[in-house]
Amino acid sequence: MEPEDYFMAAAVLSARRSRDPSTQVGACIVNQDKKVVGVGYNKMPNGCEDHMPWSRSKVCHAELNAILNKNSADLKGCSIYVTLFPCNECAKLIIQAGMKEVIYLSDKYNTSPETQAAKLMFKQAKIPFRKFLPKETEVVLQLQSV
Ligand SMILES: Nc1nc(=O)n([C@H]2C[C@H](O)[C@@H](COP(=O)(O)O)O2)cc1CO
Ligand SMILES: [Zn+2]
Repeated sequence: MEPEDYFMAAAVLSARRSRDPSTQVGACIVNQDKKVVGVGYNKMPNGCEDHMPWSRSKVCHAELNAILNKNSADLKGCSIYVTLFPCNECAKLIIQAGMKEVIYLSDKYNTSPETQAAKLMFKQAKIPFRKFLPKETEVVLQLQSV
């Protein structure tokens, strides 16, 4: 499997864990040695899952969780693979963490102010973003031993 397909597949698989009924988002952070150093998906803050109805404003975004889950000292020079283009809040985190590029699958909220602001910030911070172009468009997982 191509490394980039693997990284985006890891983001897609992570998104499967999200309990958001409408939009499941995944993120996978990769360092300059092509090692995965953090993954995450959108979820309620820990311990708050059962106490509130699903509410967009209270959710921790996939990118935030991937950053907080990091298993390296810092994220300088890392790439982030995301299944949905980052919002303005996550763009700030990505910029401040010193990441070098953003690779996204979907840009379905392209016209929203949050996405527009994120793109503006990435441009100003000179962090390139590009749409992911898979080598393989489908990954089949078999979880049963034969
Ligand atoms: N980049 C993102 N990462 C995320 O984790 N999210 C999360 C927040 C919500 O849980 C959900 C969006 O819900 P909706 O607006 O499509 O019903 O995805 C959203 C975006 C979009 O900016
Ligand atoms: Zn966000």
